[in-house]
Amino acid sequence: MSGRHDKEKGVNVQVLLRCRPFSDDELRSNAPQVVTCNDYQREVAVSQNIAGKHIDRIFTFDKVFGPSAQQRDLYEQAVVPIVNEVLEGFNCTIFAYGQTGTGKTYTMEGECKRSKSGPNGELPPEAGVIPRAVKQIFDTLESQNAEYSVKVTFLELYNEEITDLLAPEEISRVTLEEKQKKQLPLMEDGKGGVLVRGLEEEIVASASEIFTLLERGSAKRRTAETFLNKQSSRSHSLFSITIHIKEATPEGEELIKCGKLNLVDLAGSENISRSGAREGRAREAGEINKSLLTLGRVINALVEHLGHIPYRDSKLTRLLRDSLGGRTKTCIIATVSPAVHCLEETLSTLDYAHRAKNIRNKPEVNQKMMKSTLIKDLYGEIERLKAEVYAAREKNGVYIPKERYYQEESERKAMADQIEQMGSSDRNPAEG
Ligand SMILES: Nc1ncnc2c1ncn2[C@@H]1O[C@H](COP(=O)(O)OP(=O)(O)OP(=O)(O)O)[C@@H](O)[C@H]1O
Repeated sequence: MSGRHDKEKGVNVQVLLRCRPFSDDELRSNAPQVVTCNDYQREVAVSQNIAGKHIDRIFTFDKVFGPSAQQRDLYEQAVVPIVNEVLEGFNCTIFAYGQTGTGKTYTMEGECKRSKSGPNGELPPEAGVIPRAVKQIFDTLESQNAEYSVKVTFLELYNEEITDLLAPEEISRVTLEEKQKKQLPLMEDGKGGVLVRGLEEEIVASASEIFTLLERGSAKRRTAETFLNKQSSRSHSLFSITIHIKEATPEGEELIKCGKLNLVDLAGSENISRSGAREGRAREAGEINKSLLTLGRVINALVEHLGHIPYRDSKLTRLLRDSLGGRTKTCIIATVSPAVHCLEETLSTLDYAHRAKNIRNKPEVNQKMMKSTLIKDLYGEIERLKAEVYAAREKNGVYIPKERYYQEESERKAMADQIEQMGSSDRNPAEG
């Protein structure tokens, strides 16, 4: 895979298809099977009866995982190379897209409770992409004896509002009404990207720490579900891991390599496939998922090479702009059910995923930073935050709300910790 080639010509978004096994309910009701996978040929066939005629539609993807494919198979064949690229300094994104109940969360998270891990830290067979990626990242960094730092964020996007799934407990125990106030604003970062103001960035030192955070974040998602009817199927979650690795040039100069992995569990796609026919009524009922609709429009605009790509129309597409036609390497895992009662949605998912194969991104490895420049940037940021906090305290500047004050204090502390970590590794190079 030549870097220069990728940069000039671009690479297509990789699209995988996964079909889950029949559920117990479907087995009990003897639901007829309409989807057949040929993993080897990378093909999926869908049988339809149209006007008494039996018709098979066949779709080809970059990879196909039929009902018998295990979590490990999907990970080893599709995700290991992506995580290796993140460790090489690329930004990569994996989206799970499909109808509710087809296995998006199973694929992305699976069963990843620490209590179920094996004695040597090995993961349970049902662990999904996120815990496996975390394990691969730490195993690789540790085996390379590298000096590194890893930080994660975990957010949920529901009704165009961003909630922090890693926010401290006091914040998560608030009432629903208060929860609505806790939404975090999305802002331009001045470098052509966006940032979520006040999003908790946790610095983590081991895979097990991330598992604890994941459990906390996912539990928060589930708790909210009991309050907000069917929230899980209508909300998107975005788990991001950023890795900084120290490298030394032959001249002894210290450089920092940076890679980022975004793992996205999208809302159930049934919200959009129905919307075409009854958009007006569905919008009134609040059923339309603006982010998911805009994602579809952005994909169409990219595939049809339209001049205007409507990234700015939703938070999801603003957050993930670089993953769609940008410098990030992107993979979409489309999930479907094998049963007849999902036929319409299955065809819609397959059409959508097939179209997305035509998106071309221009992946570029992130530029390595001199360690001294990074530290200088971090100090600059601390000074800026300090000045804001001081102005607020003295009431001679712009007023900032209490919440933001605490957020910024914690951001400042996280940065100071990061600098401290770098400093201590300098003083004692033997420590990893
Ligand atoms: N490949 C698979 N193998 C075994 N079980 C699976 C598989 N995919 C999904 N399941 C099971 O099917 C059920 C629904 O899956 P899941 O909750 O992941 O769907 P989803 O697409 O994330 O739904 P939603 O959009 O509502 O969040 C779960 O009980 C899950 O364990």
